[in-house]
Amino acid sequence: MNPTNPSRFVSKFGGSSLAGAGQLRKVRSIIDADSRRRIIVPSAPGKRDNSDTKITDLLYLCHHAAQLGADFSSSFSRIVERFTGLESELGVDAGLAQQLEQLRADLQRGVSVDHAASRGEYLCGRLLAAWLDAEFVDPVDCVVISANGLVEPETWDLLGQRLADPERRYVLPGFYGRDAEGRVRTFTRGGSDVTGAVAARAAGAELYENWTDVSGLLMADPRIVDSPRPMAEVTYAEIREMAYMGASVLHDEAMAPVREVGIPVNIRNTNAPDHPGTRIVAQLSAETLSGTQIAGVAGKDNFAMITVGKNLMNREVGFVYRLLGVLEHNDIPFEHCPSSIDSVSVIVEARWLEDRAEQLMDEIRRTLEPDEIDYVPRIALIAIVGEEMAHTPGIAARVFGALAKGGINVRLINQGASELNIIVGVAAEDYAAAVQAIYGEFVG
Ligand SMILES: Nc1ncnc2c1ncn2[C@@H]1O[C@H](COP(=O)(O)OP(=O)(O)O)[C@@H](O)[C@H]1O
Ligand SMILES: N[C@@H](CC(=O)OP(=O)(O)O)C(=O)O
Repeated sequence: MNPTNPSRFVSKFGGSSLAGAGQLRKVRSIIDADSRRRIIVPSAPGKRDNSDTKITDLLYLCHHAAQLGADFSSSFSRIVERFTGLESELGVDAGLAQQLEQLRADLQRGVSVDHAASRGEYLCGRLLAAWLDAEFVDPVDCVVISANGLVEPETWDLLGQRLADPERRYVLPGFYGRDAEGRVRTFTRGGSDVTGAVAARAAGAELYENWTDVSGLLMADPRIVDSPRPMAEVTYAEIREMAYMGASVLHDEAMAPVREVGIPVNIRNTNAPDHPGTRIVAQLSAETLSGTQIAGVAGKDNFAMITVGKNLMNREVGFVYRLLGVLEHNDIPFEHCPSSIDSVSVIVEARWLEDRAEQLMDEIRRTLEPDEIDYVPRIALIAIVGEEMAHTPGIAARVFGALAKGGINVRLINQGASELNIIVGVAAEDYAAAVQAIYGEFVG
């Protein structure tokens, strides 16, 4: 780690900022506008428009086809066209044609899925380093990822030393590193945000900038609410909660490395670089505290719920333990487990149950002998998030009032002990209307 270097920023650019040559030119002018932007973390080129495909998705397609022994040349030529097109439009020779040939051969000989997926960031990093005349740093040499997908602490020294020169500009591709055996390993999807945070911590950076296509964290998903209000400031805990519950602007695990050492984060808009975006901090300023009751509303409509009812369940020691044991035994992670005296529900991502709900319910019946068991294959969860909710009476009443006014039936309610969020479950078909009703209640 290099904590004595206070004047560098890590600037992560997401796929939307790298989608085409026009976007890359914006990126360059952002980097040139402030000499503190020394450590550049690119994702792979994203979608240029709604009908386009992310490079990372094309790479997964190629790998999948190659594994089946099928022809992957049409997806692969789209990757080649995009990268060589960028090289020629920007007038830079980063040697990508040879690298792409290597990738084709690697796919044919059966490289790992992580290796294949990581090449979008790798090639984009090579391109940017050549174009910006910066030093390319391969994360495979200095970002170590554990078996469960988290950063290994040895990374702080390894990467800190690799990024040590305060005068140099570095390009460190996002999304991947290596595992304990030295093989390429990726984070989960959206993981370049994690790399940015890891680099900021390892380099002792003053600020972690995360450049995307919206002006920071918006109070709701812009695909559901028309022009939601941007947040000037949120806490690490609030954005993690929002991200986990569906605000895809930031990876939900990206806050841990910077939060632990107090490096502030700034989400900015590549398409509106003068907008100050959202600042993510440990504590909200007095101005923010006086202006907001909630940080925002986020949600996802891809959950399923199993509810088990049994008379006098509260007297049966270990009932919930055995219920969760059935999930564990089937390798199914759960998201929430709200309960009342005689019933308990488990909420899991719907994909886990798609083809084995019946089998799981049979096992629950055998293990717990419930009076009732109910399975809802699709349910939406919506989180109303805010540090201040614990100190503000009446927030829950306003949430439920807004949903009632919209004629939306609440299927479950869950509030964590931290009172950082209230979670409500509604039918998947009510999801958008529920988000709009709650946003309308608090923001207007
Ligand atoms: N609450 C929210 N605030 C901001 N963006 C959100 C929110 N919820 C969902 N999004 C979506 O996240 C997108 C940005 O994330 P992403 O596509 O991963 O960007 P990038 O390519 O820059 O990494 C936005 O375009 C927006 O559609
Ligand atoms: N390219 C990877 C990693 C990433 O973080 O991308 P983005 O910054 O475009 O969300 C993905 O698509 O998952």
